[in-house]
Amino acid sequence: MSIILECNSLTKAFGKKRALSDISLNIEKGKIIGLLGPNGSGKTTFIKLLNGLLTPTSGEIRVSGIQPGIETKKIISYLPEKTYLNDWMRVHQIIELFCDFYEDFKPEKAYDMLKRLNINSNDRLKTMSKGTKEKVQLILVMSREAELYLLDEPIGGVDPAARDYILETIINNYSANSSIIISTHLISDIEKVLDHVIFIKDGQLVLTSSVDEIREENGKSVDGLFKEVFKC
Ligand SMILES: Nc1ncnc2c1ncn2[C@@H]1O[C@H](COP(=O)(O)OP(=O)(O)OP(=O)(O)O)[C@@H](O)[C@H]1O
Repeated sequence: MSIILECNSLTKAFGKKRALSDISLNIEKGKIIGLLGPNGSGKTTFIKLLNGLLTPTSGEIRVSGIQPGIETKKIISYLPEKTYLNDWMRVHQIIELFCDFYEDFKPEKAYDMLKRLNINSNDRLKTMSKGTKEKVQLILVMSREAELYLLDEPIGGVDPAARDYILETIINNYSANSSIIISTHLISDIEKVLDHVIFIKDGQLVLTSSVDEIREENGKSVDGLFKEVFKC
């Protein structure tokens, strides 16, 4: 069994605040994983630890057997919660930048997805709506041939009608050996593509399970179980 993600007693504190406490889990390669939890539960902190943008206070985290750092940047494609792109740039200029920056970036994939979503590569980001900007960023991230895609709230600004189409685009463009971790609140929209879910609450691991197990053992959808576990 080959493991994409391994955590052993992973803890991250900011001063006295424990954003993540004692998380231990293993996830196999080739899965689409939903990282789910209410506001402030530690999802972005977890993704930043995976990406090497934060370091653990204690415990261990490994991606494909390697501690996050320069080596894992080559195998992880990351969509942050907030945009980091210069919005005066045209989409095709950003594509050129990505080609220079990432060996595994496939421009033909990006142009194909842009076409399918009716986005003109000559447009500047700053002239686009929030939802269209999100689509462009997601396309750029998914046009790398990465081992692991980390998507922090990827479709929050996209209208519900386009969400399904975008999810399909993601699924059709990623190789079966890769893994995707998606943090989101939009569980009902996304659950049909998920293989595995991780629930976190107040920085603690509540559940790590395959979606099939949830449906078989609980007779519930992921959205239904989430609402039950996180009932206010
Ligand atoms: N740099 C920081 N300094 C202090 N506290 C922080 C810092 N970053 C995160 N936290 C705290 O850690 C906890 C987890 O935050 P995090 O952003 O990981 O949650 P989240 O699940 O991604 O939330 P949301 O769904 O609202 O985006 C929160 O209580 C937050 O206030």
